Amino acid sequence: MGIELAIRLYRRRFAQPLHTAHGPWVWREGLLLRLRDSLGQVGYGEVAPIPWFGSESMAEALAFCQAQGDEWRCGEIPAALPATQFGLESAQADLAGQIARQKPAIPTDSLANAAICGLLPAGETALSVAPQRLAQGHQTLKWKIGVASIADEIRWLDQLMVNLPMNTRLRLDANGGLNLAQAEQWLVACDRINTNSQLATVEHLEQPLPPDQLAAMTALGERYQTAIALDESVATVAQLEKCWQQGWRGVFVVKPAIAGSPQQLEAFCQRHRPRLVFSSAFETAIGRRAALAIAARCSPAPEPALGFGTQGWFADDWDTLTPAELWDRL
Ligand SMILES: O=C(O)CCC(=O)C1=CC=C[C@@H](O)[C@@H]1C(=O)O
Ligand SMILES: [Mg+2]
Repeated sequence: MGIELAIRLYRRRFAQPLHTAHGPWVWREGLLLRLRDSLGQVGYGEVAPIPWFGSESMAEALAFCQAQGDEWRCGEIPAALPATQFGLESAQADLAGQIARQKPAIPTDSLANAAICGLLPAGETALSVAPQRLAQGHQTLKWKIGVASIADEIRWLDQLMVNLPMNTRLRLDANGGLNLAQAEQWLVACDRINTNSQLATVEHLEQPLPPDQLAAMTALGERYQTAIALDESVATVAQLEKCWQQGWRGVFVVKPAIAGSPQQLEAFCQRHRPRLVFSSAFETAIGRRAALAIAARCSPAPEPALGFGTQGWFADDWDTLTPAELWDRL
């Protein structure tokens, strides 16, 4: 036997449905992988698809992993399975001890949350949750928009900004749910805030339009001061490269867990040195550890806050477990 492959499915419920322009997200499903060599050494990986972002489905990932039988022969993983590429390549890296040796992307001291973006719930609730995130030490916050009416959300934005310390940075994420007129309304509001020296900063407007409107987003980037970030448009390494080749030089939000091969992702980052923000795919501690290892190697300095403020969003205690404990829990 070469390298033994074991698979465990998981399904975890969000403590509150995560509301985005894609709709409510209630259950997070994924696969945990364990590779074990002839010496009994193990490596863990996670396959955490987000099909509506353009990754493969859970069924496609499971079918590929099950087709390997109980042995991983380090074969070719189709590029159409980016979450599976991440999961298996991360497990191989973990088995080789590469992840444990990686310097952490997040400080391990009390200042950790200053390096992490705190996630706010969509809607007016963000106004009451923001002070809690600030009290936890977050200095960058992220708020999902394109869920309620634009009039309400821009009014809540103004109420939010007047109560944020001036050194706070706010990310707005539309998940591709705006039309061009709405995106311009948002950018006018963001520029109005960002030219007011008495207010905190809107760091970027994330994926204002659907992925097929790159030219329109590029044009918006030339007309407004507030940065625009692509997320759904650049979900995989292939899409990152394509948008770079098509001239995008704004912010690239990278979710390593669904981007594909970590080696190819790192090659893209080293080759182009793009303006990157690393973001969670709401993976478990196993995928998070591998994703943060990539962020530690690729983040530009000074690095923008890591979009990994996703712990505590689930109705379970898994985020307190080590990879081995999590594996045994399933
Ligand atoms: O980026 C972050 O700060 C947290 C992760 C996050 O916002 C997301 C993760 C996965 C899917 C989406 O709901 C959302 C996003 O669009 O960025
Ligand atoms: Mg996003």
